[in-house]
Amino acid sequence: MAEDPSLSLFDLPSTIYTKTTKGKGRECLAKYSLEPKTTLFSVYPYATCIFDSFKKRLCARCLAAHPTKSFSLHCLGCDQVYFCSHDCADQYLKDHDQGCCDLLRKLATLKKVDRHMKSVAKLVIMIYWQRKNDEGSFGLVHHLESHYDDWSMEMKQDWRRIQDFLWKYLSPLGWLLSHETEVDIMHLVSKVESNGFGIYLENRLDILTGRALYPLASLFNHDCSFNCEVEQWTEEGIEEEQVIVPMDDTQDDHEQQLKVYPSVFSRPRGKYRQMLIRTTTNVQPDQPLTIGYVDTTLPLASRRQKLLQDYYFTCLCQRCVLESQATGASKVKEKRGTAFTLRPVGTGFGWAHMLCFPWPF
Ligand SMILES: C[S@@+](CC[C@H](N)C(=O)[O-])C[C@H]1O[C@@H](n2cnc3c(N)ncnc32)[C@H](O)[C@@H]1O
Repeated sequence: MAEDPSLSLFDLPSTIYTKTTKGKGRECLAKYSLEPKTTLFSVYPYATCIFDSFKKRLCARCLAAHPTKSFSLHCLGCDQVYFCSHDCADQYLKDHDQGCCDLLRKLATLKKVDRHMKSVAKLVIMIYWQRKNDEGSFGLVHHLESHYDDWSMEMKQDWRRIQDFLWKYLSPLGWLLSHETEVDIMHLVSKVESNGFGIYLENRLDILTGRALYPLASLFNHDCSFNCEVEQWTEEGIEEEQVIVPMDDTQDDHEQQLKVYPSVFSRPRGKYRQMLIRTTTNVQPDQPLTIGYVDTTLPLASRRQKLLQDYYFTCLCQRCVLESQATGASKVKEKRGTAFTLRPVGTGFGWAHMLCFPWPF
């Protein structure tokens, strides 16, 4: 295995380095011996998108979720981004120009595309928007793995409306580089699908509310006996925001008081969903650092099928290899990318093509 030269320009955390492998692309390895619960790094997302159905409940900037209802502060231009506090609204809206507003509004009303594709397109827009504001930070996103070249003609056709939409509205905005084509956009779409992480409601790992791209975390390969875990920051100090509303002005009775959350918080509480990756066990120097993309308690065939269906690869981890030798199991029969026809409709996004962490086991 050779040390990966493509990432040498990036400031990787002191705990890890990357190499290219034969079958799994690049992988992260430990630079030195690590004890269990060692935090390897903590990062902010490069870009995020909140699903349309949760846009009023999550702050577009700090990603705090309102505990019970909706935030009221929002962009009057597009009505697509909501904020928990004046601080978040002011900071976010500084860069939220007319182009971004128009694009988000047009996407929200785009017909005949399913929610999954729309949400991927939304994150793609947010990535280009981020790049426009800070081009230097795009490098690691550029290096993420895309499976677009492996997509079947049928899949490419499924995505045609999104491709046409993005190309039609991104090009005139001047957000694309002069040499970038429709195919480059679709490579970014594929990168988002294979490398995006889920944003969940606090303590509700079954409720997925959006997607986020953490390029550094996306360098971690999957292993069915993973040695690292991923944790996302959630809200902090939300309880302090509660206000007491007397139910009946004439009574001082405590029973008659109601505690509610305001629709505008006093300050940001979400910390942008910072992500931590930490070891779960002792790791030796030069040992690959891995995470679990799917429920690793599932049997071999189910794990393989899920990884192929949702992440487009056949798992080559040692556990899978040993288990398949022991059972004589052959490769999964499903073709790549069949997830598009198999996925359940209208059941949320838990199935979606992304590293949904923490996975809702
Ligand atoms: C999130 S990326 C991980 C980093 C990736 N190896 C790279 O070079 O950018 C996920 C991709 O890595 C590869 N991969 C990760 N874990 C793997 C495994 N256990 N077996 C085979 N390929 C794996 C697959 O190509 C997958 O689509």
